[in-house]
Amino acid sequence: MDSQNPALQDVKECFRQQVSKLDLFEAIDFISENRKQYQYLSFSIQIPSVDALAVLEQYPDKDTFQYYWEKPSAEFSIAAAGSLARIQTTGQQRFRNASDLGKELLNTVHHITNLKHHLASVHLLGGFSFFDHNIGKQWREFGAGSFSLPEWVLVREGKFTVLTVTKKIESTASETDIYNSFVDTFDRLDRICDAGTYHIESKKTFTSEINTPDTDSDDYRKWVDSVENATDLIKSGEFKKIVLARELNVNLREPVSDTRLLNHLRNQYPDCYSFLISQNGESSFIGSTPERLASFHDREVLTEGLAGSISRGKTASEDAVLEYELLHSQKDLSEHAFVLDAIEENLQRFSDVFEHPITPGVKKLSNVQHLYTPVHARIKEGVSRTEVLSRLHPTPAVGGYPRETAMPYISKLEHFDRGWYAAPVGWINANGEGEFVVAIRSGLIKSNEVRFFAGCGIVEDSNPQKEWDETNLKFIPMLTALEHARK
Ligand SMILES: C=C(O[C@@H]1C=C(C(=O)O)C=C[C@H]1O)C(=O)O
Repeated sequence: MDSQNPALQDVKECFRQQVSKLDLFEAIDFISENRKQYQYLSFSIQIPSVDALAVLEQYPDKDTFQYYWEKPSAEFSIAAAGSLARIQTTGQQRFRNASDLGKELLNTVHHITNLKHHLASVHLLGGFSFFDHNIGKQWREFGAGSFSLPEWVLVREGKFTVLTVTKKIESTASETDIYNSFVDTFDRLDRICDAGTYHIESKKTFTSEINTPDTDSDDYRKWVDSVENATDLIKSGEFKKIVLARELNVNLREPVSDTRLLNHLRNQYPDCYSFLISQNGESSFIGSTPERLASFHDREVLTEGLAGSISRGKTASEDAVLEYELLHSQKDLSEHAFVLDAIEENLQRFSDVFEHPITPGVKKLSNVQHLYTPVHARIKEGVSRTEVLSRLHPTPAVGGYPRETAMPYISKLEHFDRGWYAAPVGWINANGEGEFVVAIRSGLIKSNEVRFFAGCGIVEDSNPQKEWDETNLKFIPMLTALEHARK
């Protein structure tokens, strides 16, 4: 295989240049000889830089699996579609089962590339629900744990873009048929990667009104009740912290475009991870979260404590005062300390390194600022990434402390189904890399029905009205994106 400058070529040409017919026939022969192990053939090639979100937006098959991930400040994005195989797990062992099934699945893929880039690999994309099971109607297609092997995945890091196409190889197909089907797919992708041919939908006027409940509403009364119940339980010693969340339901007159929402989110929140998962086009779970659950690179793990919140100031001085207040607020510092303690307790057995700055810093987003402590760990030999995820999730930033006593109260005190809200969403690849976020600042979009989620940590001296205001602050990113996403 020889690779030429991809900037000068289209996607189909890149494939022809980087994968010869001979390479492909050899790969097919290899699979035929090792039928027991291999079922899938996968190629990674370098292509000219494209905007991954535009590619997903232009992808015509909207009723298949779709996935998007971007952290603009890291110049990193992933777009993918089509599901060749899907791992689904549920129950207490769902993380471990996903790990076992994931490894099995990856072992059945024969992957070919001439690239040395770490992202030229086979990726599995998906996540888990917040709770072990009990997925309600709204979240049915998401399940309690779900990872897809996509038909194509485009990963862009800086100026380097890798396109990986995978196909199931039927024993009855001829070498030429298989070659042609790869050419067909690259041809289709060629069109959606060529901005010169893009179809741009015009924005229609949006007539729906978005009314958020005020303090005279039933929602507010229920919220006050829940927070008071929680603080009573904390005072009686049942647990020390619990995170309670709200669902904001918006019924629109017109359907709303998920990629438009996402485009706004990624532009407004470049330090956050913007994500989209749609299992079959029925509904999309999207969000722009500031919170990393864990990123993996070999045995190195980066996780973080993100808890304790205050609004942003309108002037530099007001902002500095608010930051100072946050850094000196005993209530917020204790909310934050629970998270770090729990991360340490949960990683202790699995990691021989646990390092973080002595005092929290502040992460500033455009609507809110949080106490933030990055944590570096190194997992012991043989510990799987999913094992680490299962230990970390849910941290007391979205669950409670102690976890075992606080968790059962979440569904008792909240009035909606969390589904995948505040749960681990992300990707892993066959090179031992992966990244998972905590899916907050998120919403579930189903045509013209939209549900947004926002929560906050409740400790002994929490005040229901202040916590209500904090959740309202956290709804702002999704509500503003909605304003901009009118189809
Ligand atoms: C639960 C949410 O946010 C979490 C709770 C925070 C807090 O209580 O201060 C801060 C950041 C997040 O860890 C949410 O945004 O829905």
